[in-house]
Amino acid sequence: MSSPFVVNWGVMGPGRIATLFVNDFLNSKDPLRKSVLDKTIEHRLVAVASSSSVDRAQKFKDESIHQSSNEEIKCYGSYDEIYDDPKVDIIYIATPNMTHFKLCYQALTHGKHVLLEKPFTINHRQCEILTRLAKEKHLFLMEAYWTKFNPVYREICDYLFGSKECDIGTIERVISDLSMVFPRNDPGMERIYKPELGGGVIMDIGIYALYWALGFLDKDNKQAIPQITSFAHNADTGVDISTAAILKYGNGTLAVSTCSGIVKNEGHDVLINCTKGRVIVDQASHPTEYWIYDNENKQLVHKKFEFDGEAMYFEADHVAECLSKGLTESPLHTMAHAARMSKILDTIRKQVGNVYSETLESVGV
Ligand SMILES: NC(=O)C1=CN([C@@H]2O[C@H](COP(=O)(O)OP(=O)(O)OC[C@H]3O[C@@H](n4cnc5c(N)ncnc54)[C@H](OP(=O)(O)O)[C@@H]3O)[C@@H](O)[C@H]2O)C=CC1
Ligand SMILES: O=C1OC[C@@H](O)[C@H](O)[C@H]1O
Repeated sequence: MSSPFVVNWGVMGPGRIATLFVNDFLNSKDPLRKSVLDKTIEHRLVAVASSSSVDRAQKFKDESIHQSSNEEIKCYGSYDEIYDDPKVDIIYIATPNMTHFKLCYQALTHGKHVLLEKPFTINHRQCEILTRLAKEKHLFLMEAYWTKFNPVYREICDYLFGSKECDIGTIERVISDLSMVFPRNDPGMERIYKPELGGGVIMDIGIYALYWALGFLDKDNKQAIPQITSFAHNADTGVDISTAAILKYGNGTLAVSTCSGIVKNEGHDVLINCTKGRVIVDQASHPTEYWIYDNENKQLVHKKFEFDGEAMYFEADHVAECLSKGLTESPLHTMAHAARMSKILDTIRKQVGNVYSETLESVGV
């Protein structure tokens, strides 16, 4: 048997999501992880960098990462050091939104592949620059939009775009929501409320609701940019905190995407209306269950998954598979998808008055 393709990960920003992501790809025993189970690929965490102190990186290694041996993980007290670590193949950047552009630019400049947390950048201009840089340097670059690799998302694509049988016609409309309460006094949620960190719910969770619309109404970015009308209630800090956007495509299809940080939605987050039926999904960012009905309300498909962990390992495995094939972009979540989203987010932020400083919007590095 040939040896696995090993991906040596470095992490920048040892916070909440980095903890979930890394433990997921190191530890999940989900039988759906075929390429890990058959040892085609293997993930290793080899370095962690904190911008504030080496102790924070060390604490992440000692207390947050759960695996039998953590010995080979290097800890750094600055981001600069991880760029020069020759063992690191790819850097997972899990820092607040306003740092994404600069840190990703630096990582690519130092010859590292990058998986960059969502939202990819503060604006479309920054997204274009990073995409160009990765191409020039022949490096892998992807926005960490993990939902696209979740089996729920993948199976619905199979039903609606091809390989699985279920004739519910063509897609006409997508209604999607992601809403959860972000307590104003929770220090862990500061990044949502602060414009100086690139806050606002459209950038944080609205992106998930919007990606269902873009992913199903315009899978390959072939449509013209939709007409967009959006409204929001903004927090006292100026960022949007409850937001609704309508997207009207030239081909007659429509999306309504909403998000809120002040109400919780326990209902079904996603509805995809087709000419002969509909698809319903339980949750927009972390789906576990979906249903397909025909127009007579007959249930054609119902599937519920039990994941071993957060289901972020599907994204990590996809990245590893791309790297093993020498790809510089994901075929499923291309940089064109991230670019289209960044344009749409620019428009919505402008319409709802979520205005960031010139420094955040700048392309200086
Ligand atoms: N894919 C997903 O499901 C999720 C994605 N995210 C995305 O991940 C990113 C990080 O979110 P999350 O993990 O919740 O955030 P946290 O605040 O928990 O962690 C962010 C980390 O970034 C580092 N950092 C660097 N510069 C700063 C700064 N100026 N202020 C604060 N922290 C800084 C900190 O580590 P140190 O200073 O030690 O380097 C910190 O631990 C965001 O872009 C968010 O949109 C968030 C949650 C879920
Ligand atoms: O990406 C995310 O998904 C889950 C939310 O809790 C979080 O705020 C957001 O960043």
